[in-house]
Amino acid sequence: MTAAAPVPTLRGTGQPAVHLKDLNMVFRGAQGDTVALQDANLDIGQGEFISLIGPSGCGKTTLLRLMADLITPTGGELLIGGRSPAQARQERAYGYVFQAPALLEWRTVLNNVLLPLDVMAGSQQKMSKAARQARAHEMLRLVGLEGFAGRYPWQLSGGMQQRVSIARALAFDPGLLLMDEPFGALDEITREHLNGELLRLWQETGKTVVFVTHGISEAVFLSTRVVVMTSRPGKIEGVVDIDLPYPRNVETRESPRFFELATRVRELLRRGHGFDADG
Ligand SMILES: Nc1ncnc2c1ncn2[C@@H]1O[C@H](COP(=O)(O)OP(=O)(O)OP(=O)(O)O)[C@@H](O)[C@H]1O
Repeated sequence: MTAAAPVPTLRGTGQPAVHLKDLNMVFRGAQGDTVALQDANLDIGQGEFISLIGPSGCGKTTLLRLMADLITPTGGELLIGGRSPAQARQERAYGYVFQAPALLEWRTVLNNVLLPLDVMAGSQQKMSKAARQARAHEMLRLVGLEGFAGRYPWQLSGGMQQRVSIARALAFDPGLLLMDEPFGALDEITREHLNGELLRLWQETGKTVVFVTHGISEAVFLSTRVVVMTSRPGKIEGVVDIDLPYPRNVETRESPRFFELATRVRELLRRGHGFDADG
């Protein structure tokens, strides 16, 4: 990979891509309340790649769902590019990639990527059929699947299916990509390959990415900053700046600096777990 190194923070000007101030999310239930997120503070610059890492139940998906306006915070402030999450959703300011690819088996790869654009075609924001097709092909090119437009999801590997769902999330050319453990179900080699592809795509497009993962290596390799979270209650324990140079590749993963940064993330995770001594 020889793409030019991006400026890792605040590529754009103006508002942060995401702004959290004392953000809280409490789920009320018959068995009692769950504090999924407590007093979270974070600003994500335009064009950053942020990973959220932490133990199961620490609120990673909750934070992503709040950003996507799928749930409403119980307290604090959350802005997406200076707008409310509801407004950002209306303007299709973000794309969301789920843990499972969630593709429609009876539609071809191209038609899966076209789906959100076809849905929009019925609204006021009209886009001609030719323009929609061109956009979908362009997104498939971005994820390296231009030769697979006519295939069906069941004819593709898990990694390829996940790439199709990334292409679909990019269909509206959103500035922000929210990704919830997109490679969690894949084997290590495929995941490392897709990490490289995602980094290339990020460099090529300049999007802001918020990426949920359980993988320390994955988080360090991909990110400009890693946000370490802890559970009960869900909180941001610390943020690690990742100053690894670009392009990042196989050697990056073997460098002493990579090891140091991974150790720093691991230490924060252990602190959050209360495993300070010898874990
Ligand atoms: N809709 C909901 N109703 C009630 N509780 C919820 C709801 N969604 C999440 N929770 C609770 O909020 C907490 C945070 O959940 P969340 O899914 O955000 O964690 P996570 O860090 O993404 O976990 P994982 O790594 O296992 O996906 C958990 O205790 C969970 O049980």
